[in-house]
Amino acid sequence: MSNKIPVTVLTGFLGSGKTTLLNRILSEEHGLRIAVIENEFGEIGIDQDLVINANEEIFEMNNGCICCTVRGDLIRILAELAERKDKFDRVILETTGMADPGPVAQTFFVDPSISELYELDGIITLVDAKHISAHLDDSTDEVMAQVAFADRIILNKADLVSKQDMLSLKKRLQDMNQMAGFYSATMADAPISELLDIGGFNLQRAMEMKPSFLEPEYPFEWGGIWQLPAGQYRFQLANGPDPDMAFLLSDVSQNTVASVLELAESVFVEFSKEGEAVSHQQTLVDIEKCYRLQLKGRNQYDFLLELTETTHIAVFSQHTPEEFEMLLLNQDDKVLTPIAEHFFNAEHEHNDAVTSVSIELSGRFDGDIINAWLSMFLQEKGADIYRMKGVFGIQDEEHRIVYQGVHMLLGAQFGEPWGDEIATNRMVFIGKNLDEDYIRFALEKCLYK
Ligand SMILES: Nc1nc2c(ncn2[C@@H]2O[C@H](COP(=O)(O)OP(=O)(O)OP(=O)(O)O)[C@@H](O)[C@H]2O)c(=O)[nH]1
Repeated sequence: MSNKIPVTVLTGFLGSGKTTLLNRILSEEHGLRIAVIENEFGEIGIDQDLVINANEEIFEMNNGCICCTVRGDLIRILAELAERKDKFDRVILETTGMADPGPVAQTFFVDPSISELYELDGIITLVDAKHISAHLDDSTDEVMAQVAFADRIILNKADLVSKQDMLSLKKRLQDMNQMAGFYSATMADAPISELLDIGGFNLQRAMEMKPSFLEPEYPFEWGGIWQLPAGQYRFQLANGPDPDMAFLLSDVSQNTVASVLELAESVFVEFSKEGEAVSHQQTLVDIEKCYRLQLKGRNQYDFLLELTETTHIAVFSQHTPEEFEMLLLNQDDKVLTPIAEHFFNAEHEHNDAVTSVSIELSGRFDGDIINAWLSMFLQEKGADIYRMKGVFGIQDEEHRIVYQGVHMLLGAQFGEPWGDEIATNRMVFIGKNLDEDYIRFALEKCLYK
């Protein structure tokens, strides 16, 4: 038997029941010590409050979607965890409902430092039997990938659909993935012994489905190298598809495409860090540091570079230079072309229409008013709201209120008491056409005066 640490990946569209399953696994008597990694789509971590067992170690990854920039974060967290490997027997990784599990699975095969220590035990996909059809009909790529890569598929929320509907859903999903084990469940009550120790993700099948499975994807689309004498330079950019673009400079010994490719592996972990925001006319001082170029409010932006000696400088940018009309100019305003460049495989795209709004407000809500507003908001916007969740306080109630919504279904329960803590309300909304200013304004009006 291998002595690698088994990792189970929980995936499934927003609100399908991943945290419910995680809680079941953590609360069951199985004697296993489990480390949990959470990746959330919203900026503020709510899931940590929804996971019940505080004895487990919970690592959160909130910076983005696990399938792109966060791959570096995942590698870092797994490496950190490995240093404490005497404290746990296995890892469960809950991905955001928006993630394609392919690149997550890939991490366990392509990154040598990870594949030495960990093995992917299996991918478990939770399916919200009531709502998935709409997402399959939209052909949401992430949902397709979640079903296609799964080793186990749990058709959850059996209580909300008829037996007949459940059967036809199962048939439909079996057409997409015949190898997975299927379970029909309510509150994710599938047999845990059949979910853990599956004994290995099926790499061969993944390769058959996606021949490029082992080709790494990167959080940058372009890398280029210039050979520059000492002097002053500026990167000039125009507006493009993103008002905030990740950008990194690196030193390189040779000016070939091969060295761009080699560097890519070492700098991509850096790309997963938050990065320092820099604006028009600021100087990029540090090498091997992720900057976030601020590209809004003007027509043209300059980012300065000063070199004291001749340098081969490599640049990695989140988007291609064409998208931002990016140029590198010297102090005589002469445009310099790179000696070598490479366009990276950043093929997967997100459904940009889906965004998240995270709100933090201190104080307590008026119970009646917040209740009425949440119901009204869901009535009006339910079709566009894939997910809402939050933890908040209401006047005259000593316990936290933990609420959850999936499309038009809304539920709430009591959480831990606030004690001496001042209540901070944290709420996340995920969906289409969300107006952050309006939501914030409305929630402020619900505070108890
Ligand atoms: N009726 C019903 N509700 C369920 C079932 N399973 C989970 N839920 C509820 O559905 C909501 C979402 O469940 P979660 O376990 O938080 O879903 P999730 O996949 O972790 O959600 P995200 O992390 O936001 O993507 C919660 O309110 C659950 O209580 C079920 O079988 N039936």
